[in-house]
Amino acid sequence: MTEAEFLATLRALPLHPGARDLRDDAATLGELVLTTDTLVEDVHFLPTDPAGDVAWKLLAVNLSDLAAKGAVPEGVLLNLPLSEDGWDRAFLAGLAAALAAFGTRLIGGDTVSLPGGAPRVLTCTAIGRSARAPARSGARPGDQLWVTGTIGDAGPGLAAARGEIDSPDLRDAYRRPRPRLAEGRALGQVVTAMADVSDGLLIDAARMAAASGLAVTVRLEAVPLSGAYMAVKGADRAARLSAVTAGDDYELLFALPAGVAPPVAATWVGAFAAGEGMTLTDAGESLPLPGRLGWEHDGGAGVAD
Ligand SMILES: Nc1ncnc2c1ncn2[C@@H]1O[C@H](COP(=O)(O)OP(=O)(O)OP(=O)(O)O)[C@@H](O)[C@H]1O
Ligand SMILES: Cc1ncc(C[n+]2csc(CCOP(=O)(O)O)c2C)c(N)n1
Ligand SMILES: [Mg+2]
Ligand SMILES: [Mg+2]
Ligand SMILES: [Mg+2]
Repeated sequence: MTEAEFLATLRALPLHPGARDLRDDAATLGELVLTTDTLVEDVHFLPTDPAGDVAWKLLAVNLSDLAAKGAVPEGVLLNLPLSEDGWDRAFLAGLAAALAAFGTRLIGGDTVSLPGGAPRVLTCTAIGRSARAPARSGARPGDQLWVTGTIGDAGPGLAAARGEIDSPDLRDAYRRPRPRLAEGRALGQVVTAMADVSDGLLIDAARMAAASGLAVTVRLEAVPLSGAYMAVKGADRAARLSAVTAGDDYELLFALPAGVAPPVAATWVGAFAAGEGMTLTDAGESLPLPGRLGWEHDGGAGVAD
């Protein structure tokens, strides 16, 4: 079963009104914003990644969802396995540093053991506060699509973490993403819709459009690429398609009415219109959509369904 099929079935279960129909980055309970994300060894990080960086990424991917709702972090709950002493100690040191860097605190959690040889699985639940938590579903026809920062670094960053290419900048983008908390708080006041980019710019823009009941056009030539990315991959059409489908960006993707300038540094990458589906253009030319728009989990790996 695919992730999308699984979520569609979950939507038929009794849903809390704060669940936002399971189509958002986070749930809301009054001003509280609640989100949870898991990192799995060999799916989300490498066994060779430093344990302190895994702690950083665990917090960062969760706080990124709070950022997308314009929230100030209140604290985190952590569900963690004990593994090897050295790894666990380095993880705890990295965790202390990440909590301090992100200005947040522990609320609680749970600690378990793993069967021998099992991959590590680490879960964080982050809680924040936001007076106005923008939804993925709020875009209006005519709104423009914007993104913070640059897109695509974590794709070749994984190759760098594997030692296949030499780029400390790209490797760090993969291991130590920076949640856009300050930008999210400023944007939360003005955007019509917002999400973070975890699975890929195309798939996350398509989800925003679908949740909003709209069509979206993405302008490939406008997608911002980093110097480190272009040094390794170039900036041609293939490089751009790779960047917008790689995922692990943790930048903010948001909608604003035409003519409204974002209050933070961001790049205009597309627009919403009445209708449905995604159109991809490159300098005015319409392109066929790539076979995959981004990352989707699948239960097919060796397990019959
Ligand atoms: N197993 C599950 N049980 C209940 N709700 C789920 C489950 N998996 C996902 N959801 C819900 O589905 C929606 C989309 O989740 P998703 O994980 O795609 O968002 P995200 O965390 O922003 O993205 P990513 O996981 O790629 O960072 C959210 O409302 C989330 O709470
Ligand atoms: C070892 C390794 N292989 C591949 C990837 C790429 N990747 C895995 S999950 C995901 C989407 C975000 O996760 P989720 O949707 O679960 O929040 C992406 C882009 C990686 N990070 N590490
Ligand atoms: Mg998200
Ligand atoms: Mg998630
Ligand atoms: Mg995902």
